[in-house]
Amino acid sequence: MRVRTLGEGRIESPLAELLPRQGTTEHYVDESDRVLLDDTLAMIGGRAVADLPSFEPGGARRRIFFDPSKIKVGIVTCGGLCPGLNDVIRGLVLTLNNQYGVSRIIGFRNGYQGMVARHGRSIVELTRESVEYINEHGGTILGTSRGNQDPDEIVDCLEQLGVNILFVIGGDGSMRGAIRISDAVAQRERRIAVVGVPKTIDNDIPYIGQSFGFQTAFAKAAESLRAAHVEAAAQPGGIGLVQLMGRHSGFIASYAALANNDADYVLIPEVPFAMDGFLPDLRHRVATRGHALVVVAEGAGQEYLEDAPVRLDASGNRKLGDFGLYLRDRILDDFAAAGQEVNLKYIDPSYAIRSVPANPSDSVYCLRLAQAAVHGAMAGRTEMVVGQWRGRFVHVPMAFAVSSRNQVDPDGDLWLSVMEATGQPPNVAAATRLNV
Ligand SMILES: Nc1ncnc2c1ncn2[C@@H]1O[C@H](COP(=O)(O)OP(=O)(O)O)[C@@H](O)[C@H]1O
Ligand SMILES: O=P(O)(O)OC[C@H]1O[C@](O)(COP(=O)(O)O)[C@@H](O)[C@@H]1O
Repeated sequence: MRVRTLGEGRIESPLAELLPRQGTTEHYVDESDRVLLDDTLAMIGGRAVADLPSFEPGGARRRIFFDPSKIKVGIVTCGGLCPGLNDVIRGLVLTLNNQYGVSRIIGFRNGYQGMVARHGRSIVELTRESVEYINEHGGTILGTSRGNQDPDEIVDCLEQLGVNILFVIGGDGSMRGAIRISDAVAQRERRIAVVGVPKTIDNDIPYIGQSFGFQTAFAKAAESLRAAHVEAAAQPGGIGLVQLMGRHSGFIASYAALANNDADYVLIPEVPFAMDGFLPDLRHRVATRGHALVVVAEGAGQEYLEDAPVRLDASGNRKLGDFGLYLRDRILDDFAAAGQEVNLKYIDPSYAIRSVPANPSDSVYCLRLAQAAVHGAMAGRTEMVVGQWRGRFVHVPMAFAVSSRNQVDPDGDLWLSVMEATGQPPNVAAATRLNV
């Protein structure tokens, strides 16, 4: 699948010497239209290869579109925090500067807001020195924000500052915004590349394998599960109840639970929840085993909160009701009604898991995504995000990246692993457990 290109690569890349003298390797390519999947692989998992998307590979090109000595680059981070944002910023700056010799790099502060005159534009110079140690810190040195901004005002900003490439580090909302910015650029017939690095702590963006920061986040979440388990095991009728982030996708809850292999129930938005099956099963579990650990993704069980007022955040995302707290109260009421002793500890680590610095594995991934983004942008690609597909770094058209949502497949092997590890009845609807 092709992404838009601003024009032909007419300039020899400063990286050309690094590239293999002939042919292609996994990461360095000089044929811009080589597709990733080989037609000779006739079938994968019973599906014809033709049915699967195939993307242009990421990597340095022998010939590039932008002259590194002449261009100016802008970087912006938008949406919620995620471990590794500073690693990506640093990776972009160092690759642009060290590998291509680009010296004019700026960061916009506080998301798209920092690009809009009405809010008072806020810009910082980014240099090798200024980003040297930023990877040691969580958050983003640029700041971030939610809330829609006018794409025309953003393009005014890019034009007035003479920015040739804009890197957007953000989630699906940010990429929708980036598409509108790119459309406005095209309407004005400007040659400004808009390239995204997909950010989502919930791991809900498709075609990037696991999103950067996800491993760090679920490792941190696993610490809360351990604490909840220890607390529950130490008291009669102990229950640990942990609520984790995951608006539409239960990946953090699933992976954190598997990391500890102590959870008795994992409730995620993708799998319908049945309170009537869950409560007696939980009482039985606590009675027979002494304690239980329940892990809830924030988007689970929302159907039980239908009466809660609908609230939206600044970007128009629905703010979810607090199912974890609701579940806590239902459990306490149910145990009281049954005359069964209960000691419930409720933990909601939410922001504590997304504000930490990236672990080394995520740092490597952030750098490689940043490198791929820079190579794509320097080659003149636009309206694309860098992704990972079938183990390779690829260029994914932005529209494609926001066209679907990555979710835990209730019929897939990840969810089966969770069911095996917890022994929870399917949908937590059946009254009898499988393994007690
Ligand atoms: N549907 C949309 N169309 C255009 N821009 C959007 C849209 N949704 C969000 N944005 C822009 O992207 C930014 C971040 O979006 P948000 O949904 O808060 O986070 P995320 O990018 O992490 O999903 C917002 O500040 C807003 O300017
Ligand atoms: O309190 P905030 O900043 O709105 O963030 C809460 C939300 O952010 C998330 O971490 C996801 O944010 P993004 O969509 O920006 O990645 C959700 O899991 C959570 O519901």
